[in-house]
Amino acid sequence: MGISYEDFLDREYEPLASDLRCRFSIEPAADMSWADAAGRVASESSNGTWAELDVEGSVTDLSATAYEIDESAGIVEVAYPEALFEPGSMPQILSCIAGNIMGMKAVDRIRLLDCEWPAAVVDAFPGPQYGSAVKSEILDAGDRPALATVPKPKVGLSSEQHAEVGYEAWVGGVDLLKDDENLTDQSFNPFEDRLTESLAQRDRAESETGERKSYLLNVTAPGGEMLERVDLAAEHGCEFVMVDVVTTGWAAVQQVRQRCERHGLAIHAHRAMHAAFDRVPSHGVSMRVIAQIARLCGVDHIHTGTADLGKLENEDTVGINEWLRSDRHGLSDVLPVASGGLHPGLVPELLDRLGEEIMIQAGGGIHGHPDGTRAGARALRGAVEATQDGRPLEAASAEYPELATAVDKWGTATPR
Ligand SMILES: O=C(O)[C@H](O)COP(=O)(O)O
Ligand SMILES: [Mg+2]
Repeated sequence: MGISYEDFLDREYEPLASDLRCRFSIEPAADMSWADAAGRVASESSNGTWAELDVEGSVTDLSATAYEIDESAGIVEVAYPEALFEPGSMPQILSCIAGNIMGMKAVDRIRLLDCEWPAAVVDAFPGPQYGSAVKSEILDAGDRPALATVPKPKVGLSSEQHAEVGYEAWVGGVDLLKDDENLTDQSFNPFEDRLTESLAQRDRAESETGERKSYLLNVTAPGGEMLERVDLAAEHGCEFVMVDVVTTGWAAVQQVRQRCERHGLAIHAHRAMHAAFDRVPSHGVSMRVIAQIARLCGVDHIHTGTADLGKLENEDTVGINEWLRSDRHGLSDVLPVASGGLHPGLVPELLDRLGEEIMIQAGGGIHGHPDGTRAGARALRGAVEATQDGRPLEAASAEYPELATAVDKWGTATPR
């Protein structure tokens, strides 16, 4: 029996509940009809190719089906049989739905916009250990946003300086100290020195404030080394680790998730490099899908943007956050992290747009405070308290003069 890419198109097909359904935007190549382009997408991402093939047996049971084409919207929907996928392997799934098709000439542009994950696929993944429960199970954030800061300059401080900044921020009112995405194990700030110094300052800040404080230690590293760093974090008493999930890759994230299960460690996902393929609206993989992948692989929090209030371009932060909280075959939820260019003056608008079930991360918006890190942390904490009490920021300036100073300096402006 011969199959060609036309066999991967069936507008009458009704997807099965067990199918993985993917929504793509495409721009067919000039010499390709929409039908042919849709067939090629389904073919190349499952088990076909450009040439006609002579096949025997049930190999077509693994073929994807392009079942909907909306030319005016530029949308193609493709259904994938669950048997195509290796259970629990995110790399293999992405090699199907976001692999060769991203570069094939049959389309000028293609973007994976959204996935509808069936239980058959989801059940093979662990999902998050804690999710938003970190706020009450590990921290004392309760019903307010969890607050985090990352020392700035992002790299260059010594381990001692890094830990001292952490102490100032913790006693100023943040819950979490975070390593920056490119701080790992460099000569000026060795991993284990930073770990021990920061935890010592954490213990000091906890005893002074009476609040639980924690540290998002960046364990990003080549394979086995990263797992050793997870073990070290656990040995020293960390409650979290941080991973740059895009630069390490999803197989590595899955390994870290397995290791963190053993230690009861929560995972903070930084998404550095995501914009390499989700910023251009007509091509790549959407941040929505990246967030879905991260939830299945089992991160507890992930950066999803600031609803355009910060320094970084964002796509649909509100919609992505809603998905991360939605019920997906029993998966734990994920706590969205708003970060990038935030400062106390932006808190009212940020909470109005994203709600309070988030983590707010501010680096420059704390350490750039005219009166230093501790004042910056107090200003952020005061801005959250005032906003949750329904008071304007000015009304909190008596209790939090540091907040008034921050608002004088930055107002409610969105930085570039
Ligand atoms: O890693 C991050 O989230 C950013 O470095 C935040 O830094 P900023 O608050 O100074 O933009
Ligand atoms: Mg950063």
